[in-house]
Amino acid sequence: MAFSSLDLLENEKQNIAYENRTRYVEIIAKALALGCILLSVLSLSGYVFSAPQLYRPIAGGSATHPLTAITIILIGFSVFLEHKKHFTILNPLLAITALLISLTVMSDILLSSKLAVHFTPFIDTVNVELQAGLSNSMGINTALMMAFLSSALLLGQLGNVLTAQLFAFIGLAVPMLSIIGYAYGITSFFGHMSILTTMYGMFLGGSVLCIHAKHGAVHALLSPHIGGRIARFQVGIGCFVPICIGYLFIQTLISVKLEDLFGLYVVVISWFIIVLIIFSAIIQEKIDEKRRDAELALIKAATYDSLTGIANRRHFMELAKSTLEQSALVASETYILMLDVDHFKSVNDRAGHAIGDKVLIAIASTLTNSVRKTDSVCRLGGEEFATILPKTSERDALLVAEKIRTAVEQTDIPGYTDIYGQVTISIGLAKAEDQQTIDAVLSHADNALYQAKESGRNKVAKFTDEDK
Ligand SMILES: Nc1nc2c(ncn2[C@@H]2O[C@H](COP(=O)(O)OP(=O)(O)OP(=O)(O)O)[C@@H](O)[C@H]2O)c(=O)[nH]1
Repeated sequence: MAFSSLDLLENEKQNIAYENRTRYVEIIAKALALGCILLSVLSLSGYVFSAPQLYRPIAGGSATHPLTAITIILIGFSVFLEHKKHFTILNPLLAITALLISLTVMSDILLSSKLAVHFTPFIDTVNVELQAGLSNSMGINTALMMAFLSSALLLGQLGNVLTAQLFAFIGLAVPMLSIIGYAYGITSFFGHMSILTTMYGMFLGGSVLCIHAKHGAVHALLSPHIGGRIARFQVGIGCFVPICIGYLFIQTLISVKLEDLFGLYVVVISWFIIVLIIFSAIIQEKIDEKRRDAELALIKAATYDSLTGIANRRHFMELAKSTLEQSALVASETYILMLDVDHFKSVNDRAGHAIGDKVLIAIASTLTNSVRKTDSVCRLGGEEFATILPKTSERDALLVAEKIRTAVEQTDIPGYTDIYGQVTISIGLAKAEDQQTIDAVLSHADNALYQAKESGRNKVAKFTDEDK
């Protein structure tokens, strides 16, 4: 797989889409908060205009208490004004007020005090309804939810987004429990929380959770990359399936023994977790495969010459270094050949750069086919090549060099040799002496190559002691 500029463009596009996605989610969070404010105002107007159906949608069921509606409005406004520079003081004030109301209600419930009645609007209506045996109070679950949501807002405003999102998530658990209670018919799960407050709680919790979508857990969840994709899949399935399973169990509870049901529940849940993990692994593997291919393409680009496909200078130097080290260990002779195409400039000038490239590809191929598999071949750059011949005597090295020279001379390159005649190369040969660095051997081979060029080109020249 080639790693092209198209991939970069795709990556850039994904990042822009990611950025837009988080912005839209923050806008949706504000819209949800605004919806909660409007609906809570509507509930409060039920108290003003004596229209109980506006705060108690199910006749005889639980009502949205005036303090609940006010707390929702405060939290809703705080979410709505988030990220607006001019409300940096008002914003935390709204959240603090909501928190104080929630804590007062909680302490009233836990300590049996009556502090909240002093600032509860429409208290007379509430009292009349309570005396008539109707449910109208801010329950401990609602107060707890509001306390978590307002704290989440404050934490977010203080810059601790991850903890803020954790608090919002815990706050959201309350209306979720309430919904399950309503769906399964378990009264203790929703207590005094009306269906209306449950709905407000879900929307409000969602909006508090998502108001910092550019950061933290929500940001990670929205990611178009592997982590986000798997997380979204798991969250979606992880919510939906257990709720369905739970519902089915509740339905069969009457007809099956409890311990049988429990065993079945364990089996189904573990089966579900296994399926979830397997699907996640499949998605992860698919995406990781692309990453591995890209990594491989990068490694190839760093070690191989993109035109001819043989090793590049950097990779050759590494290969040659380790060959020299091994040769020193087994005390065998090693030779280096340096090859340069003759008058290559005129190849380009006469036939054009594209044909020039074709000539280089053909020479690289001829060179590779003329040596052993264990001999490393590389393009040093431009029209210059090199090969290292381990465990080779001087006679054999000269034979190989000659073989390469004649092979190149006889290579047919359609589009060039048929029009302009054969291409030739000059070769410089040098022996790697003990303790010699690869740079030193290459420099000797280069010296010999110069001599080959000087003596008329299409020649092989050997570096000798007199050249030192
Ligand atoms: N087509 C093509 N040409 C290249 C590439 N890399 C280098 N060249 C050309 O290779 C030519 C090398 O020319 P010179 O260094 O003058 O050597 P030469 O013409 O081969 O002459 P001698 O080596 O003295 O025989 C230059 O014109 C470069 O532009 C390449 O990847 N493709």
